Amino acid sequence: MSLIIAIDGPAASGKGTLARRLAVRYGLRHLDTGLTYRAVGHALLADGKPLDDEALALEAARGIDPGALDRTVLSQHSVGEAASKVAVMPRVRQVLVEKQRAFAAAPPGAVLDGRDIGTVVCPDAAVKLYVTAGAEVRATRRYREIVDGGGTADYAAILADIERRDARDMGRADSPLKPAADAHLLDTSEMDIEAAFRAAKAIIDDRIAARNTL
Ligand SMILES: Nc1ncnc2c1ncn2[C@@H]1O[C@H](COP(=O)(O)OP(=O)(O)OP(=O)(O)O)[C@@H](O)[C@H]1O
Ligand SMILES: Nc1ccn([C@@H]2O[C@H](COP(=O)(O)O)[C@@H](O)[C@H]2O)c(=O)n1
Repeated sequence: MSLIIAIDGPAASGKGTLARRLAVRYGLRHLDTGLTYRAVGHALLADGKPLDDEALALEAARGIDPGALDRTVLSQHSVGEAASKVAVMPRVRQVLVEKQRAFAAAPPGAVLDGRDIGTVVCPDAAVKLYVTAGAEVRATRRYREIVDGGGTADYAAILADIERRDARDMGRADSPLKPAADAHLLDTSEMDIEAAFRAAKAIIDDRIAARNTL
């Protein structure tokens, strides 16, 4: 039976880290849906196009292949900001959601992480996790990620970016970031990566066991 695990949460909450590990653990494919929005923002930036033109963003969205996204290029800070701007556009979301659903539907199933997976993309997912942590904790993790990778970072600017993106993602009219009614909340503020993985795995194993007894 195909298994779909939906993971949502705000920026830098650790949902991607968890999603990658869970995909390996359960032998599933993984899609970081944020990369699809980033790819649209990046295409516009690369062509010097405005980020507020829905027709241009829609054209870029139609050309996105979820199976061929370059994380290294797309993970740049400026691309994340651009992504959250095009992500407010309903027609862009519609095109990307269809591609994400097609990815999720292929056997043996998949782990998808993003902002609207449990609420919109895969409302029938077998397991839904909403991963969160305090804004300062998330900013510190992002800061460490950049500095440990040899880069330079400004903690205050990272925190401001996280708060701005939270507000845009939670406040937009179409598919705002929020936990699905049947999502399991996982606040990792006081957990390291290993503890968060163990907590997520316990939730998923429980759900799988319950499904198998039906
Ligand atoms: N529980 C944790 N404890 C400490 N650090 C963590 C934890 N989870 C993730 N991290 C680290 O925090 C940073 C952000 O994690 P990650 O990229 O998984 O977040 P994300 O929610 O996918 O972010 P985004 O939405 O911006 O893509 C990474 O450097 C990751 O290694
Ligand atoms: N399902 C999703 C995933 C992402 N977004 C938007 O893209 C931005 C970048 O996402 P990251 O996970 O790579 O940080 C994010 O801020 C959202 O605006 C989305 O709307 N829906």
